[in-house]
Amino acid sequence: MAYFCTQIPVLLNPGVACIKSFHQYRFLHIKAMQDDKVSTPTPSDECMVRVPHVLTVAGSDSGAGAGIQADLKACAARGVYCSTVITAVTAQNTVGVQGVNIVPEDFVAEQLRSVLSDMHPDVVKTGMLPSIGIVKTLCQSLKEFPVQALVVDPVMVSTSGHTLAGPSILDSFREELLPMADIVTPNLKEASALLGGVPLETIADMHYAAKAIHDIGPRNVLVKGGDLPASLDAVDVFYDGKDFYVFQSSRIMTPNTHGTGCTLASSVAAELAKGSQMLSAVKVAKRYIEAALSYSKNIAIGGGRQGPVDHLLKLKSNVQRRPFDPCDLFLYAVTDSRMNKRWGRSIVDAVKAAIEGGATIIQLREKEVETSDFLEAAKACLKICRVHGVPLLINDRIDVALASDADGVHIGQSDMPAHVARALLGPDKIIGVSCKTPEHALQAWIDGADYIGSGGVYPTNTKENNKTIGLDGLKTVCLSSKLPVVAIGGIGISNAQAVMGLGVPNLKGVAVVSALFDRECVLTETRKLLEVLKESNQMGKLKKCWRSPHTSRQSNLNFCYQKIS
Ligand SMILES: Nc1ncnc2c1ncn2[C@@H]1O[C@H](COP(=O)(O)OP(=O)(O)OP(=O)(O)O)[C@@H](O)[C@H]1O
Ligand SMILES: Cc1ncc(CO)c(N)n1
Ligand SMILES: [Mg+2]
Repeated sequence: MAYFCTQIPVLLNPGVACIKSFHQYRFLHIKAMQDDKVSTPTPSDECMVRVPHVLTVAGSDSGAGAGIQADLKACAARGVYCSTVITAVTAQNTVGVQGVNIVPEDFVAEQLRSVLSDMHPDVVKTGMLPSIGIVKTLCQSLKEFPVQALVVDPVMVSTSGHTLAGPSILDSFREELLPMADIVTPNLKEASALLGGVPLETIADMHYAAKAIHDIGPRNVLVKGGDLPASLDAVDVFYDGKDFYVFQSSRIMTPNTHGTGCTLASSVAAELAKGSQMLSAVKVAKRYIEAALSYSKNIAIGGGRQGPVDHLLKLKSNVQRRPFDPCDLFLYAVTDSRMNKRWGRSIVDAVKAAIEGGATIIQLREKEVETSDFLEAAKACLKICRVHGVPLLINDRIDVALASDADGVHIGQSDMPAHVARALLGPDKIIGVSCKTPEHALQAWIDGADYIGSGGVYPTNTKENNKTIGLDGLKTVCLSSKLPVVAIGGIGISNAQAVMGLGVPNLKGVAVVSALFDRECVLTETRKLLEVLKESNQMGKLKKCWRSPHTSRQSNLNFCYQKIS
């Protein structure tokens, strides 16, 4: 097995040495050394890779948009491990804060000791610190267990106006915590509170505040302008004690801004844990929050005025996608750029017509288009497919499938290996693999494919040098395959019945290129093929298999057939 780490024989004590010079040694072969004996945590001689680690010390938000939950999600999204010390449990939702329960300070101390003494986080990020005792406990723990960087988000008031940490903590912030901080990230109200209540309303005021807060002791200050009145842009002012930097992005018009402050501070911490310099950490974090806000601008969670952002940029696509159903393979339409060009139609028009005619799954096989055109076409086709509940697959191009958020890919024997495609695409996307032999079919199943395409059943011009396996070859593959099969290669109206008439239970449908797309009217040809397929299935004593009701498939597409075995 290949390891992505250099096997340099450097033995490190995984505690102290790793923390001090973590970034030099991150990819080294780390072995534990205690009392001159090689022991835990490496169970064998395997190459252990230490991952960047942020500890968040903050309050829990039951609505999970802010606080500990935002920190966990932001760090996960940024590829950093996050441990959690909880200082308070809040009852919160998209309407506001309904209750706050502060964790006793000795139990906060116990959590801190547990994590810091064993797990050695690279960076500590703080959020809600609701009592002077908790602030002091934290400062004490950090002196006992120093970390590479301390990011302080001086949470005081929720956006809904509820106090999360009262003015009594301001002195301990100013005297103890801020002087230890590598960066402090107040919003306008918090910056004002730290400065004794000065009004802050303009970008010039934010410059003043950044400098004045820097004088309190933190190495860097980021005054966040999410709440800047009447600002068309989201402007944050950064000061490192020498220079000012203004981070400006367009303001995303969305109610879903709950937890943006926690998220920004956590992503700064995550970048620092990966080894970034402060300025680039802030730059990346700002880019990330802007992207997350933009992605989440129309997600609906809760009935209140302030919803959460979707840190992992995942929720919408999962709502629209339904699980793969082998019945989808029934009438599998594969587009072809050359044919579309020949007949003067766009990919989108070809897909629309095929779906209207009854195609149950679409594959875009576009060998000759530019990548950017392919991506645009895939996005446009996906919109149509989603409306009709028809899955959209991309031939070969995993990058285009990922970028367009298509439902999956179809790959050949000489394309990206299916297990690599699965690792790249994750567990949910559909993966189909072309297989000519039982060995190919077995490998596809082992590699985590969802279906196989088997052929060419008949000779075809669509694919050069493609070996024909005939009906016998198809039957052999079907009988051995643990996965559902779609037949491909030279299939059309004249021979679809012969293919489906093989009567093997896991042969679920036919994939067709020329018989649909190398014709003048895709709609008519698809309709005709659908009739033939329905007919052949009825002859084979098939029962109707109705789709689950959550699909929005239209009436003529609302079924497929399953053989009674
Ligand atoms: N509508 C928006 N569009 C783009 N960026 C925004 C928007 N709202 C906030 N931001 C950015 O998000 C980050 C957090 O800023 P904000 O001032 O909202 O923090 P906060 O008030 O501490 O957040 P919270 O809502 O968690 O209390 C900043 O970088 C800010 O510029
Ligand atoms: C627990 C918690 N921390 C921070 C904030 C600030 O957004 C919040 N609303 N709740
Ligand atoms: Mg805010």
